[in-house]
Amino acid sequence: MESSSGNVLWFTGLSGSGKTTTAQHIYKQLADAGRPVELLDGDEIRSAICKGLGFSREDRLENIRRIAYVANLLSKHGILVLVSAITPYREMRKYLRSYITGYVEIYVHCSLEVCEARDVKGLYAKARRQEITMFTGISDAYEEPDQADIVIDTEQNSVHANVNRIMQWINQNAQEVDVESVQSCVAASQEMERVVEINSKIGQLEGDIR
Ligand SMILES: Nc1ncnc2c1ncn2[C@@H]1O[C@H](COP(=O)(O)OS(=O)(=O)O)[C@@H](OP(=O)(O)O)[C@H]1O
Ligand SMILES: Nc1ncnc2c1ncn2[C@@H]1O[C@H](COP(=O)(O)OP(=O)(O)O)[C@@H](O)[C@H]1O
Repeated sequence: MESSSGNVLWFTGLSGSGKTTTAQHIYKQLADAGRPVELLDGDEIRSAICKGLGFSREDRLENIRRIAYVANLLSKHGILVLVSAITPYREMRKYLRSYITGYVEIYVHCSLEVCEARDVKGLYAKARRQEITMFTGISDAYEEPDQADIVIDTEQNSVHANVNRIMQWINQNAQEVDVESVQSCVAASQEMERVVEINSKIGQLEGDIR
């Protein structure tokens, strides 16, 4: 039942650069317009299918590989996928470009100074106090993208301006979708959510028994 492939818009950037904020706005606009769209957020995925993975180079690579697998699957069925994940290494992004059909890299540019001043989750302060190790930009590398398809600047431009720019790209370039196969895929993803929920309950029960 494979249909024409959709696009995967992959937001890469430092923690606090504005990946999630921007992607959420795009998601809302597309969903409100009735377009099949899914948002995979690094933070949320880490507490679901990437539970147990840390921030070593190896774990980050595995995290990105798993997100890429799901994104590619959804995209193959015509869903426009938005991914928000730091994706700090060139090696990862090279892999994504070759692995994902319809991969579009969006570099969410914001200086480390401004991200640190925003410190949305208080993680930069913890990283400076060395309570968190291997923190991107402080004690682990963020290798700047040199092949991004779209670069947005969240220091110079408003959320609104950046969202408009990406929406314009989507309206001009995004792949058309086959609604029937999307409906089947939505049903499959609901089923997958149920399986994840059941797995988590089994895990809790096993914990209670021990
Ligand atoms: N050591 C370290 N380095 C970077 N980030 C850290 C770290 N520890 C926890 N966090 C929180 O985890 C979020 C990043 O997860 P990602 O899956 O996007 O990271 S990666 O792409 O695998 O590098 C990231 O979320 P965002 O702030 O939304 O980017 C942080 O909240
Ligand atoms: N132009 C902008 N674009 C996106 N976020 C912005 C902008 N200006 C300020 N912010 C703020 O910066 C923070 C970005 O946080 P978040 O979207 O969670 O980043 P990330 O997902 O990259 O970690 C939010 O508090 C947001 O309100």
